[in-house]
Amino acid sequence: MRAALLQITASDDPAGNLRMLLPMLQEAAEGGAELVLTPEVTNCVSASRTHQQGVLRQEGEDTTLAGLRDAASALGIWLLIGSLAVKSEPPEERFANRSFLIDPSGNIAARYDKMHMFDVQVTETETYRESAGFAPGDRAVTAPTPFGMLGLSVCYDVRFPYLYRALAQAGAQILTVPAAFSPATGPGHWEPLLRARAIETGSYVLAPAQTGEHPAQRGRARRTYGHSMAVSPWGEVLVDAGTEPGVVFVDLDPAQVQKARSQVPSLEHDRVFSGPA
Ligand SMILES: O=C(O)CNC(=O)[C@H](CS)NC(=O)CCC(=O)C(=O)O
Repeated sequence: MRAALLQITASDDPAGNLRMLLPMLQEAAEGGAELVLTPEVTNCVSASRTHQQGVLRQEGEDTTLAGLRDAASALGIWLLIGSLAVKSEPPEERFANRSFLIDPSGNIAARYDKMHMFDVQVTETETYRESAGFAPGDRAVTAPTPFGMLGLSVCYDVRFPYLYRALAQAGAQILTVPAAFSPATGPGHWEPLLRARAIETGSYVLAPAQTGEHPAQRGRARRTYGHSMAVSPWGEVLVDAGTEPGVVFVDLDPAQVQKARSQVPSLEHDRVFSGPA
């Protein structure tokens, strides 16, 4: 099975981002990808709540979701929209950071709301308060596909290993980690975190990422780390997209999941313990 990761530099203009994505989806499908993945906040990268309030919609009215569903069915591909920022159901006033799995008929096969909020001061000048704008989810999600079971996650989730252990123990073989990773943490943490999640679960990890300097009409411009990555169940980096936007391909073999897990069956070796108190 061939997958494609779309590495993009999304702006804060959802319509422009959709126009940029459609030819990339076409390129991915023409290159033989049966599963295509986009990064976190595919529809809008913005640091301005006022701007987001103006351009973002609930999922039923989200034009990026509608356009990408049409594209998935026109191209006959499975599409993991890493996430869309969408308005929540009232009375929740914050957005949801929601991942969607679209099937080749354009139906929504699964949704997952990012659970861990990036409330972190990464450097003296760079602070993120994701929970001010986004309401966290509270439900882990797996989804069957013809290529195996997906386990969904988003970005900062990657730092919480028990989530991935739960996904793998529930049957997930391919873990998705769409991201908009910070340039401060990316160089030291991105690759080792992804490889660790792959090794400790014996799963493929597919991590499409935002990259570069994101143009913004309102609010300050944001930068992201890039390096969309696919990791094998043995922990090898199969592809690293560097920092330029584009489409990268990776071939997956479900038998590799079985092989890694039978060589090191650590997923079955959990112990129940007391303490440390
Ligand atoms: O705010 C948005 O538009 C969408 N959300 C994001 O970009 C989020 C929260 S700011 N980014 C991360 O989770 C980066 C995590 C990270 O960089 C790390 O774990 O080191």
